[in-house]
Amino acid sequence: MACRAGSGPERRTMPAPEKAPTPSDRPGGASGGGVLWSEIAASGGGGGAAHIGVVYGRRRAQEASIRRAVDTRSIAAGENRPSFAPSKRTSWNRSLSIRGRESIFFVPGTNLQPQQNPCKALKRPPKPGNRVKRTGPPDLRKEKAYFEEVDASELMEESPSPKNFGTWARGMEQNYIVHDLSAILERWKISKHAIFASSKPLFDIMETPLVPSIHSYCSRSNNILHNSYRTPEKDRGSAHSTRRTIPSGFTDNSLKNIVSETSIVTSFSKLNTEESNDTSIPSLSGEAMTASSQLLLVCRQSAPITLAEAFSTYCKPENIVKLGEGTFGEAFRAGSTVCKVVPFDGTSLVNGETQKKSEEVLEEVLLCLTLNNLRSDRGDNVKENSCDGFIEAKDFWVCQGPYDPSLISAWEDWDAECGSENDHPNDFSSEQCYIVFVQGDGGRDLEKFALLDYNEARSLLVQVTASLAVAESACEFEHRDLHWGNILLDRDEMPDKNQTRSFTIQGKRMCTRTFGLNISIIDFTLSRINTGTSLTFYMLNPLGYCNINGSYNMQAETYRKMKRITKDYWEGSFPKTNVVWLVYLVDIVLQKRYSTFTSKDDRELRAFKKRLASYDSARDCLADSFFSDLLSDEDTQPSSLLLL
Ligand SMILES: Nc1ncnc2c1ncn2[C@@H]1O[C@H](COP(=O)(O)OP(=O)(O)OP(=O)(O)O)[C@@H](O)[C@H]1O
Repeated sequence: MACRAGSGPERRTMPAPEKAPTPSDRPGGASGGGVLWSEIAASGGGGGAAHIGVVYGRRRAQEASIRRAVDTRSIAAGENRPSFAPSKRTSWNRSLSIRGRESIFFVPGTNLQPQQNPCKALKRPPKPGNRVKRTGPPDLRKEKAYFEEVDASELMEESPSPKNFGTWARGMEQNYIVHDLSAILERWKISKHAIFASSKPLFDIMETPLVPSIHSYCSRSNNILHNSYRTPEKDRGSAHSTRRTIPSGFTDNSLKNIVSETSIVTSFSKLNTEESNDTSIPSLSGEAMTASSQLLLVCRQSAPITLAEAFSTYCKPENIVKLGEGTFGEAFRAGSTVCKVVPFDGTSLVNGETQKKSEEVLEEVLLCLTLNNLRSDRGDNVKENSCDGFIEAKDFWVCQGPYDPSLISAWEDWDAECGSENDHPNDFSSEQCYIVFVQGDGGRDLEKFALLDYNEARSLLVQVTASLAVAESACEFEHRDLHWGNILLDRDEMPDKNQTRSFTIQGKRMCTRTFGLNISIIDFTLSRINTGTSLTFYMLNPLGYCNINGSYNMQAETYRKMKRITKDYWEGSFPKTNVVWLVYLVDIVLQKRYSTFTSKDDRELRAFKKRLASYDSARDCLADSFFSDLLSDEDTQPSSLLLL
């Protein structure tokens, strides 16, 4: 039975303006074109939004100041989604401009598999018959007891008194950080329930979009405190005070008390107290605070730290190098890690986009942790499903303050060399919050990576397919945004044609030939995942696409296909969305026209692409004959038959 904290997709349709941005070009072939969302809907996308909006338009340096002025005006005018300024990015190696990550939690005993496919008859998900209906606040005593028990043990694990504050000793020893994902999810679930229970019948909650009041975020950025930052340690010594964050709230169901009693979120507590006096946002003002405090909990911090403090964990400031950029984040190499810095919760536009909310960030963190659990190097028992094809999440930091000069300098170096399409980070205020995703270094993204030969192309395809197939099996994973900026490749120094990479799918241990190439999938902003107790997905109701040159565009076509497949029921399980991204990937490989490809290679790829159209999941694709000599089971026998 689904206890919904989310909403039907059509409720999230955004009204938007009607004009397209000025076309502009961007080198890079496939990612150089686009279409308006209205065109997508008109072309059979099904159930599309009637409104369209402008999202991308290349920012030129000289335009930036004008745009900033426009942005400032629109914010001052109270518009919090002014994504309609004519100057935005055009790059198609970016995510769509969209808003609305959702999570839905299920009560124990819910049978989640398979997800009901509503497309046969419905635009909206059916209402499960066994859904709990209540007219009063739910009894959360059980959850409270559970929480106290889990939290007590979890914090012991997550927050041991480190011998060496300010370093990452514990993480390095184990080579990874242990998170009790189920406890985190449970806590998030409880807080969502608690927030709504304080003001709304549960039945309403299930029927009501979980959209925190925009006002809460507006007022928030004005009110974030200038609390004194702590040292970069994860302040485990004081973590016990966080123990009561959620449970204390249950004693009297008062979110206000949760906040004021809790010392964990000094920078957010004032905000919330002030918000709680704002009668215009009585019931939802706690949502942002709760997400923020939970984000800190997951990051094992008692308060945000500065970006400089976070980065100092990995390298000296002068050694920070910018690696790449996306709509939401800037990626920097710091020591052996890559740190992606994503601003959130502020009111200023970043790169033409409304900033992510702490709730969205928290759910993305949970998604990363879920995928991390698939990794074979987690040190636990043999798993039913495992693979290393998703980027390793090493840590997360909540930061606050202006962009650090060392990052600005790295940003400017990259800009001089590559030409950034993002806003200059000087624009951030001293109150800006950021989440830093600390990840393994996955190498270069496919857009910038030159495959050497056909074997490398096959290696790329089989690894991506296998990773998607494993995650599909483990947690109904759909990436939903697997463009060439989101696949990283790393070539071994001494490539060996016999190199392999292991994975396990539904208990079957297998390996792929890599030809010395290792892929990592990144950026789960739009991804859908079902952990068994929660469903996290993104409402893919984009405000629009940029029409760069009006021509066919593989990436835009892929979003169109997803829209047709899901019929805007984005919470549903549609593993075919993974297949359409594989088709896109084959197109990219074909389009790159590597000089070493023979016409036979081309023919094989085209035939494979045709067959892909008939598959319903990445797992189906893995059984295709294209991969038969690239896959083997443990005994190194050709394994495609085993999968069929
Ligand atoms: N772990 C990593 N290792 C190496 N490079 C990375 C890593 N993470 C990100 N990058 C680089 O930074 C770029 C942007 O990262 P990412 O796609 O995660 O940002 P984003 O803001 O979420 O992008 P999008 O616009 O697709 O939403 C990538 O295309 C890649 O070049």
